[in-house]
Amino acid sequence: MRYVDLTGSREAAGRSIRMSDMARRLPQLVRRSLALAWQVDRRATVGLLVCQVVAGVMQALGLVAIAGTLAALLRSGDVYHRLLQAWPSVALLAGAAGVRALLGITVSWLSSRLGPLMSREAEQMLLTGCAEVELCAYDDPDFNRDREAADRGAQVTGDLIDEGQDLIASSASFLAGAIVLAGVHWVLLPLLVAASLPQALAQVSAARVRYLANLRSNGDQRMLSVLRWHIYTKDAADQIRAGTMSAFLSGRYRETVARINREDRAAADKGARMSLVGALCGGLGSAVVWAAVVWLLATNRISVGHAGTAVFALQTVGQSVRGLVAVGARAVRTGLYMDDWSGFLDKAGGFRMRRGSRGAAAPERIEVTSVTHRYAGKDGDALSGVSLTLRRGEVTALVGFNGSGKSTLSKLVSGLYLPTHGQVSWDGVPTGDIDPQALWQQVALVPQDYAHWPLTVRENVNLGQPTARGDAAVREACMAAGADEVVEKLGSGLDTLLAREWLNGEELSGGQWQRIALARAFFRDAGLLVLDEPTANLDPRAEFHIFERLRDLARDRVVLLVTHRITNVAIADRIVVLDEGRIVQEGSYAELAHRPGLFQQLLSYQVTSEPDGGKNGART
Ligand SMILES: Nc1ncnc2c1ncn2[C@@H]1O[C@H](COP(=O)(O)OP(=O)(O)OP(=O)(O)O)[C@@H](O)[C@H]1O
Repeated sequence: MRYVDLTGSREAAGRSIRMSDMARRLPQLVRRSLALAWQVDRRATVGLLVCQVVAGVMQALGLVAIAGTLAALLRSGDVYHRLLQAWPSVALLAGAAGVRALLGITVSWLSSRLGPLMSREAEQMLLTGCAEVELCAYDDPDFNRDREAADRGAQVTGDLIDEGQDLIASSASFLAGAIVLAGVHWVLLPLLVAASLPQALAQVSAARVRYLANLRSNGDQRMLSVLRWHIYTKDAADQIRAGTMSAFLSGRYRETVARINREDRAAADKGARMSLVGALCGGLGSAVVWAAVVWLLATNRISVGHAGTAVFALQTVGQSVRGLVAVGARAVRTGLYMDDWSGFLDKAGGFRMRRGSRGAAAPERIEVTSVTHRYAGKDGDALSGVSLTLRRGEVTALVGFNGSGKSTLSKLVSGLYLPTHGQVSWDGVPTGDIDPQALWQQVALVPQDYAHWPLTVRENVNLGQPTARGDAAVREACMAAGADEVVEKLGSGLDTLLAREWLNGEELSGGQWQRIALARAFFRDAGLLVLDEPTANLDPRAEFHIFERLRDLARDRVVLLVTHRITNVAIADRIVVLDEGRIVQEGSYAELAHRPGLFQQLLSYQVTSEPDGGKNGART
């Protein structure tokens, strides 16, 4: 079994990247890294640039000083006189080296400040980007793959500052050396660049091989992080132990790691082979350059002093070319990851919300008209031809077997999904035309799997959006959901952190968490209340109070209730029975209970499965 991306389109795209594309990208990458650096810390960015320019100048001065020193030492005359003439150049050489050393320290200080800031900023931008996508994006494997690649890109963004700096430093030192070398004899420069080309090609190709290997194991990497989450965290810790799953999970982890390692090893081997060939060609090229120096000297085209300068300049330029090639290849690889990041941000993985801008007030009527909905990558429809009207002041219940489409319909009604065909409209306005933030201001949702936010009780209830009434409103909502009893027992009341993993954090039981989730919905001053299995974890007393409260809430709201507890739906004004994505029955509890059909069937299962025949739960 292998966790692969479905389409492989990204790998195909990665494969098609050529050396020329990469060369074109380099300046763009430097520009992008500078723009991000500018955004997070302008002073450090300017400081870095200034340091690099000054370091380049120092490098050139150093080489000029070497040339001066050699020229003075190699002149005729007595040693004392020659030393006297050489000392200003020696002093310049020492001064330039000292300043460069100081600048190096400053550069690494500023880079270490900027790098992490840039990565965090990139991560933050990714988080914002993800919050702007349609919910259906998460059902699309391509989106999840692209988001994963973008996440990797965000993490390596910080590296780009170091790589950018190294690139600038190597370029500055190359430029300084090249100017001096060209001064000695122009032929040396093109020879040196030509000699360095095979190495450059090999390094960049090796970087691309490593990037492609990483893309290939993208699906496996994603599965590793999911497995890690399940193995490390508390969520499934009890089930791993009770189900004696640890050996199985570790084995699956090891197998997945082994596959990634195989890919990495193959890429490393291929990369090393490429580098070896590049190095051999580079060695031959260097021999040609040195031979050229000897030839120039032998044919009196350059003096001994010039030849000495050429030796130093060649070393400097050779070193900087090697640096340029190595860091350039690294930067190209980082750039490919960053491309994933910025490409994802540009189009939010292709799922950026593009809805209308119309406002939304608490709805009077929500109309579902001939709605068909199909999830991405699915062969069948989750809902087909569903039409239904929900009204303010009414509780509508959705019932049906597992997978019949209840949750899907509730998400369409709340505008979380837009229908594939047909229309959901709030007071005549299609949900796709309404500004999503305005629409969701009017939605209070308790989904089946509600979030256990590692936040305080207060934040868990008000979702970080306090009202002018402050804690009084939070306490009221808690009371309505029966969560007040929970809060009373907590050490710090509303300030208690609901996460045991942290100091002074507390853990709640399943039912206590559900009360908090209900308090969230009751706190929200929203015109649509959607409750998906809201009492699955509640004890009978708490459940009774919730349903009692529901009638009050429905007075000025549209209420949609999804439940399997058939006896509870008696409180609903209208019951809609779904089967395989279609509405098969609609009516009041009394009507449906006496009409042959799916509802009666569901009711019979429930009544016979409850010890008291369901009498206690039923409120007719
Ligand atoms: N995110 C999703 N991506 C793909 N298919 C989905 C997704 N969510 C639901 N489905 C499919 O849509 C169909 C309807 O699912 P839905 O969750 O709406 O059913 P339900 O009636 O709420 O089920 P349950 O009673 O088990 O909660 C099912 O076949 C399910 O497999």
